[in-house]
Amino acid sequence: MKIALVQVASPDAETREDRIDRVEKILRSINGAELIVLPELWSAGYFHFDDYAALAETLDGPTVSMCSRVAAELGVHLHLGSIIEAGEGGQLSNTSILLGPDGSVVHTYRKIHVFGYKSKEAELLTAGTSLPVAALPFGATAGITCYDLRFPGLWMELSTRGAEIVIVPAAWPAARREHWRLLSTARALEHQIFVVACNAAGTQEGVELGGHSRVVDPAGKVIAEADAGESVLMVDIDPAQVSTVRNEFPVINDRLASYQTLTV
Ligand SMILES: NC(=O)CCC(=O)C(=O)O
Repeated sequence: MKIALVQVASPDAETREDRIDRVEKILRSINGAELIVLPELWSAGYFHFDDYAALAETLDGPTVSMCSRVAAELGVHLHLGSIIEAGEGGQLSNTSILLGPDGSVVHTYRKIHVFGYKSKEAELLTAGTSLPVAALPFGATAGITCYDLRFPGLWMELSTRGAEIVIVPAAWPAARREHWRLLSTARALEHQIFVVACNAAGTQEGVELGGHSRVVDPAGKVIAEADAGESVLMVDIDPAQVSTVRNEFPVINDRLASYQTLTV
């Protein structure tokens, strides 16, 4: 199964409409991928906090519409990263969406851990409250977002719910790139799953993004990693490797359902 990680920048001087047009051309240049992944809030720009309200959109807005059209025309699953979703009552969410090969929405996730460190996301956006796992042709697939990478309890629940491939769109700064690399590898290894982590590139509002999008296999091997700049990283995975690795080294079978029952 071929996956394309589209690591793009969101320059301050570029409008959302121009960026959507530019990314559409990149998407249409990709051949042979069954799954395409984009970074967190790429069309608005994660660090463009002052524009969040103005660039909030619904599921029939410009970003989803373009991605849905491309997914259907290419016949691919397309994880569009995430958008600033305009919800009911004026609530805004960091909403990631996976589109099927007919362009329809097959998975939606609203970021649970909204980020507040040198970031206005936690102030401006409402945290999600659900953690869906979708049964797809290439395996049980979930999507979480960027900062969610840091929370082991969330990953334990993803594993308990049967996730085999976890897609992680991100806008992760270069200042903490080594955390990005360590955590994405650790999550794949500890849960014997694929982690498909697509980060942003470039600079936004003076913050350098870390790039280094990567795919880690269920044995914790980094099977592909981009550099820091804009790129399309093509990776071939075998979804059956999840069961192969788990049969060879059944560590998950030894995991306690809860550790809270242990005496002190
Ligand atoms: N967009 C984000 O959630 C940034 C997370 C981050 O920079 C970190 O966890 O470090």
